[in-house]
Amino acid sequence: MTSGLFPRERAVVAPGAVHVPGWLPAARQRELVEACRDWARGPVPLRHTRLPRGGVMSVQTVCVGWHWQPYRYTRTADDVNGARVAGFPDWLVELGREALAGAYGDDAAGRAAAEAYAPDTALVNFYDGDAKMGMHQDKDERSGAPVVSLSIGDTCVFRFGNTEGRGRPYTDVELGSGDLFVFGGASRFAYHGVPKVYPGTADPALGLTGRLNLTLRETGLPG
Ligand SMILES: O=C(O)CCC(=O)C(=O)O
Ligand SMILES: [Fe+2]
Repeated sequence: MTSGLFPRERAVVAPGAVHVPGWLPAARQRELVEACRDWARGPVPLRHTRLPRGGVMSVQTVCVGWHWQPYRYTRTADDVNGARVAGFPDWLVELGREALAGAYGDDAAGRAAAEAYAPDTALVNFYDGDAKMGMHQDKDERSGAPVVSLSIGDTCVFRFGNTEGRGRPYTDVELGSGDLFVFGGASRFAYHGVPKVYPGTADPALGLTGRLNLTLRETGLPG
């Protein structure tokens, strides 16, 4: 891992893909951890998502607003317990808009996109032990609106690639606690994944063992 000697700076990783280190203050990280704990208690529990070919994801996931299962969104968690997922709270819409403004807000078009942003689903991923995520596109949404990704807890390697395939060229970015990563525009359908998490790197004051990642998205689905 890189040293903490120099502050990490906002970086445009690819057109439309922006990394803002340390965007979420510690107090709000703790609030978000609590919110994730609540969502993981139900109505739908955290689960290892089953893939159509029989594989099981090492990450554990719970969804808010709409439930994602490979490869569609539904209101009920039909591959888990059939329950309707928790509603998408207004404060999370607001957090998504603030995040977009944080990443894109240095020009008028970016500020307009932030105001118009209306995320209606969040995938909450929990990485413990050796959990990782293979290269994939987020492409089950019918909206081209950006994906807002917030990381809390252990640092990971986030691999951000290209729209053509899983391979190179890609850029490996370390995502630490509080980091924001937004991918939209020309990067909206870029392949990305998490090849490695560094266990035990979270600040103990956070009260979380492992890594949480929230991705906020617009499904583009009606009501
Ligand atoms: O954990 C991450 O940083 C990425 C999560 C992700 O790509 C996803 O949920 O689709
Ligand atoms: Fe993804």
